[in-house]
Amino acid sequence: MILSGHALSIGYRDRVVGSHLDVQLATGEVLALLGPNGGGKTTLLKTLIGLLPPKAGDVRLGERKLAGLTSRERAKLIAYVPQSHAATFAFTVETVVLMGRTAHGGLFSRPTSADRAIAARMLDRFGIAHLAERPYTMLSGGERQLTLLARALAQEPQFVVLDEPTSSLDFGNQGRVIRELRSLSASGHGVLFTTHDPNHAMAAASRAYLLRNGTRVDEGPVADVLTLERLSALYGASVRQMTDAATGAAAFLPD
Ligand SMILES: Nc1ncnc2c1ncn2[C@@H]1O[C@H](COP(=O)(O)OP(=O)(O)OP(=O)(O)O)[C@@H](O)[C@H]1O
Repeated sequence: MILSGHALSIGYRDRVVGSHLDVQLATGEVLALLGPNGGGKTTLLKTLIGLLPPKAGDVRLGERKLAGLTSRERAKLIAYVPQSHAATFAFTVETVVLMGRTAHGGLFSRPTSADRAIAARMLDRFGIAHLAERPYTMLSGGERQLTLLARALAQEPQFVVLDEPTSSLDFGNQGRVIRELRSLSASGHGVLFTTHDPNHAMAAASRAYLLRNGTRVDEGPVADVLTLERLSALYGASVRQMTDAATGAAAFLPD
């Protein structure tokens, strides 16, 4: 299946943030979205998952228009991991993860033992089982990020869309999430994520999409698109490249 945006204009009630945007995400691939602050990455993600209506163009899941699906149908197909999550109610971590099961149960139905088993598996997968009974409001930023990832996967979607999934994580957990993104695509999911770190894009993604001021400036295999020249141009900044003598693998640093 393909999640696609066609000739999209994106933005808010009285503000156009980007236009003429075409995006395609197939199941089984990881697409990284990069670009300067305020360039429209989050707005594009929200449009692709149906949280924001496109101002022009349309979003489709396979042949069907996203706007024609119920929110329940959408939730079974696409899970979203937002950048930061306002924590108003002190639900436990387990309850937050169980919320990912909502689309699979009846309206107002209680979680089944199968739902609880899936939630427990996801808590284990992200190394946060020990936090299950802790109120979500009493977590660190990184623990919240891992909880939202666990909730998204408990949803058992085909597509996972993540806004800066590694931004609050320590080095070890950054690696854990990068491996998780790769293994999601290996198990047939389509994964789209934003990042400010080109190294994370290279490690996790097969393709990159570069967005600046609401305009697509480049798109293609990470090895072609994430180069010193193109990254310098994208950010309007000087970038340094380190190359591993043994493997030839490249890494980028802001200069
Ligand atoms: N709710 C909103 N209403 C109006 N304008 C908004 C709203 N949210 C964001 N914007 C504006 O839309 C533009 C794009 O914002 P967006 O959050 O999509 O950028 P981004 O690329 O994700 O940025 P960052 O890398 O800083 O997270 C910015 O100019 C921002 O100020």
